[in-house]
Amino acid sequence: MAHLVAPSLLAADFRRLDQAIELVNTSEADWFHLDVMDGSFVPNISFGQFIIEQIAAEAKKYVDVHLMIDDPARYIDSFARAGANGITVHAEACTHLHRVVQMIKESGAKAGVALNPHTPVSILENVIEDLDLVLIMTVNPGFGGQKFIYHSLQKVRQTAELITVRNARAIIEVDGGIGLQNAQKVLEAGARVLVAGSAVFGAEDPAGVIRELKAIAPNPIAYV
Ligand SMILES: O=C(CO)[C@@H](O)[C@H](O)COP(=O)(O)O
Repeated sequence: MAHLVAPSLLAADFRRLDQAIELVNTSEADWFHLDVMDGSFVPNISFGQFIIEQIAAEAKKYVDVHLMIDDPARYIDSFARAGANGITVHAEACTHLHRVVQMIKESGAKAGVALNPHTPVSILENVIEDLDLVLIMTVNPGFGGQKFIYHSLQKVRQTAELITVRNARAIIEVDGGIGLQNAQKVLEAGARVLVAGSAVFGAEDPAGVIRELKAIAPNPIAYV
């Protein structure tokens, strides 16, 4: 199955948000990736459902919302109403992860769970069958432009194994420090969705980088 590219608008020029939206709509990109940060779960504050509603109104592609917020259960319905097609919460931010996953599904959005770099994949063992997506953070969340944590490759492999063993349908997304230099490796480890912020919006030719990311042909037997 072909992989997907999800530019992270966190790295876009917000004075020209219309151009960033147009880029995702008209390029080979597959998804909008929208990072919500609350200044508590992560040190930064980004944007919330009001901005997402404006973006979603213009989006012609899947809107993938990554909630880096404490106790996300409080906001699932409002992000779904704002136009999120998929909502991903952090396992570390949910006391009742199973319940939050059910809330996402009831809202009509696809359900994802994200894991910080230090969080073991085993935390997903009792929810994996309910998930549409597992987001493996390949940097510590909160900032764009950080260096890819190499150890994440092993976590992507472990997640792929858990999904296979359980015959689950979840796909794996990777986020943080992803670009042309490591995309092939993460895809070969089992990732299906590449989130890329600075690699896309920091490039002279963002549409060209998206095209190159889409053109990567992972070796299917690289990970056995
Ligand atoms: O969630 C996050 C950061 O917490 C990411 O989505 C970043 O926005 C990715 O940015 P790059 O590392 O690709 O610049």
